[in-house]
Amino acid sequence: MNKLEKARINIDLIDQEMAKLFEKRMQEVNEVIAYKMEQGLPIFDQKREQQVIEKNLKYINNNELKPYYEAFLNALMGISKEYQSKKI
Ligand SMILES: C=C(O[C@@H]1C=C(C(=O)O)C=C[C@H]1O)C(=O)O
Repeated sequence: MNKLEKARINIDLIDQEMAKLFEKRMQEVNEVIAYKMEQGLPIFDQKREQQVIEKNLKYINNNELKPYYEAFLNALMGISKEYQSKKI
C-alpha cells in the first residue's frame, strides 16, 4: 500500500468518526431549537458563537491550522442555524 492509499484509509476512518459526532451535535441542536421555540428566543446567538470559537481554538496546537479550524466552526454553526431555521 502506498502513502496515498494509507492516508486515505485514515481519512475515511476520521470522517466516519466525524459523521457520528456531527449527528450527535445536531441532536443537541434539536434540543436547543425546541427550547428556543418554547421561549421565543432567536436562532442566532452571537455571544455563544464567539465563545464556541474561542473555547475550541484552544484545542488546536498547530497555529497554522487555527484559521482553518475557525472557518470550519463557522461553517458548522451556519449549517446548525440553517437546520434550526427549517424547524421553525
Ligand atoms: C445551537 C445554537 O444556535 C446557534 C448555533 C450555534 C452552534 O451551532 O453552536 C451557536 C449559537 C447560535 O447562533 C445555540 O444557541 O446554542
